[in-house]
Amino acid sequence: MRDTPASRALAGVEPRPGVPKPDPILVADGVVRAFGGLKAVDVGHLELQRGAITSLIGPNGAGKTTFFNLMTGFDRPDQGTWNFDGHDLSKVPAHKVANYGMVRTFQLTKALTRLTVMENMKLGATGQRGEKFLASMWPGAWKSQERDIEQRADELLVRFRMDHMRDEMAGTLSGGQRKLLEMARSLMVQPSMVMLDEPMAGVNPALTQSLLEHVKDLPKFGMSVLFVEHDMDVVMDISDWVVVMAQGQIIAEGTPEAVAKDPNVIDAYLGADHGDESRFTPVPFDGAPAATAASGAVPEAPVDTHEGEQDLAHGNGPTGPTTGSHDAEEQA
Ligand SMILES: Nc1ncnc2c1ncn2[C@@H]1O[C@H](COP(=O)(O)OP(=O)(O)OP(=O)(O)O)[C@@H](O)[C@H]1O
Repeated sequence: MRDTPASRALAGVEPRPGVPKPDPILVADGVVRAFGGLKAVDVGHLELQRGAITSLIGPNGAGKTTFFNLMTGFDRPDQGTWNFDGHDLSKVPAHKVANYGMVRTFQLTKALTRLTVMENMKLGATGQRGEKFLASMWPGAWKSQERDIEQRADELLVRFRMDHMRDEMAGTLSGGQRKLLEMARSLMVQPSMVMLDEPMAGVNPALTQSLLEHVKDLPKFGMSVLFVEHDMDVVMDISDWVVVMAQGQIIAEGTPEAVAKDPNVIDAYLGADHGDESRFTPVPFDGAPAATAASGAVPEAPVDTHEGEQDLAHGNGPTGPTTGSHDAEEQA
């Protein structure tokens, strides 16, 4: 078990779907999203603990990305509400969600390849509270905000060890470096919650560790994290709490250790196993290292596309960069 303030706070929480948390930052109720006859998301009640790294896992098609899209305003539910840090976000559009302190990244990176690393970072800060007001009323204040933004970007680039790439075009970065850039950019609005959709996908092993360390650090900066990940080694290593979805519903929740032993979770994965097509193998329950790669069940993740990349996951994928500036999507 991880030894973090959040894991200690969650240690006594009963491992069952919908269980209340001591200090929730996000509370979702009755969230339903159907595509035709298929209920892609049907979440009765879910609370995410403040300051925790919560992994959202589940077989392919379980509804994880759809749930992310809903929480971050990139899709609308048929029913349901959610409260984020005291605010009802259920009717807030994607480009305003970041103003409330919630940001997300995408399975495929959204770095704007024809802008420099620094320009990408600055775009991450757009949409922040007061920006337009300050610009129109008092240009001096806007300039000083610009300076603050640049300083914050520089600090983040140093923290992510990308400062030497500051003036390079994002298009020249590797897929893994772009994931780092996307994560760094998402932090420009100083969010209280970061939603990461498969941040490790397509990242080479050298950068994976670095990305993981950055994710683990986020709670130290006061952030809560919801994290979709297929690699159970990563999930076991990084999570204070794990939420398991299958067929749109939350079927289990608990510490990584509790979830790994949960028969419902084992059933969900075995039931969803389509042989070689499955990207996922449940963690072995004897404490041995997870058999993901060794089982052959986890094909290499796709490498990020470069020019004009989009979230093509479902055809309706969001097309904007990470935070409140999604109308600035790169044109191919
Ligand atoms: N725009 C859409 N139109 C129709 N069906 C959709 C759409 N988006 C998602 N779905 C369906 O909803 C279900 C949940 O999909 P979703 O991508 O949320 O699952 P997931 O858990 O993120 O899967 P993966 O791990 O493969 O990314 C799937 O059956 C998917 O085919």
